[in-house]
Amino acid sequence: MTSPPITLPFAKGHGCENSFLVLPDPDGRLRLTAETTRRLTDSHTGAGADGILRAVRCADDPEAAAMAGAAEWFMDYRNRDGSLGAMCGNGIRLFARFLVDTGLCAPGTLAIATRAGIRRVRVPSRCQDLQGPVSVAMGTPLFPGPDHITITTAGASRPATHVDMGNPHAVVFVNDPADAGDLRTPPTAEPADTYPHGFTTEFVAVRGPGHLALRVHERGVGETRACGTGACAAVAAHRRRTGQTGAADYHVDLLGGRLHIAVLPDGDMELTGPAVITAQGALHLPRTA
Ligand SMILES: N[C@@H](CCC[C@H](N)C(=O)O)C(=O)O
Repeated sequence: MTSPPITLPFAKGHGCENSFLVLPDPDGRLRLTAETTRRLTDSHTGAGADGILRAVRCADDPEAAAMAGAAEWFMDYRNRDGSLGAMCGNGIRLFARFLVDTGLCAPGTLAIATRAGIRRVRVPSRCQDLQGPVSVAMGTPLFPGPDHITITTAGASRPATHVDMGNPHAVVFVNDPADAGDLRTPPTAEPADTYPHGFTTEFVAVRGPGHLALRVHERGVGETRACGTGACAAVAAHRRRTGQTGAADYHVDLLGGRLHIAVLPDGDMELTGPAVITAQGALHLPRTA
């Protein structure tokens, strides 16, 4: 006799076509392994996505319990390969849209806990059609160095800037994002110890004042249609390279659409873009998974 499968409620959605499965787990009962993550995010064995956002109350997750006084919900982010991630600019916007549209939170500004700390996300209203722009305060970019990094991909080596947006990025400037070539093989970095836990790479072209375009290779995923922390890292590296300071607005074009980044007078960045719920239902997992 075979056991019935485990049934998990889920939503699927995207931010600029960077896609995620949202798994509501309010009381922290779900044990999500790397293997289960890979199975669920694979389009053949699951619903397919770039990553998973498990929605658990901070008070009910040992990893986030210390943040329970400041945030109700913890975004437990998992990359498609099963690795844990700290921050996800598109994911956290979809996460907040999910909490608001399913009635778990009221519209307005939500404090959400992540492995990179607490982020404030603004969801202006509940949307009848489960979509609409969402903004997140991303904090101030850091430049951990070293000053000279080389990124090699598809046989070409180029200088890069190390930017920390709560997760590690290498920003490479190119004439056109297409110059990055085939991104099926992960880029490599020199010095090799720059990124002990891996990195996400942005290939960025300057299109005009306040206007960038990029392609991205994400740590733990591969090439994706968009990356929110990556778009912020690109703006940060561009401002550093050109000596820009003070408040300014930018838009960044990605394969999946456009993200807006406002740099505030204190240097903090606010990221805005679409957050769209595309499906809701139940996922089935064999008991052995
Ligand atoms: N797509 C995300 C970033 C997700 C995490 C990344 N893959 C990592 O491992 O740091 C975004 O929109 O920021």
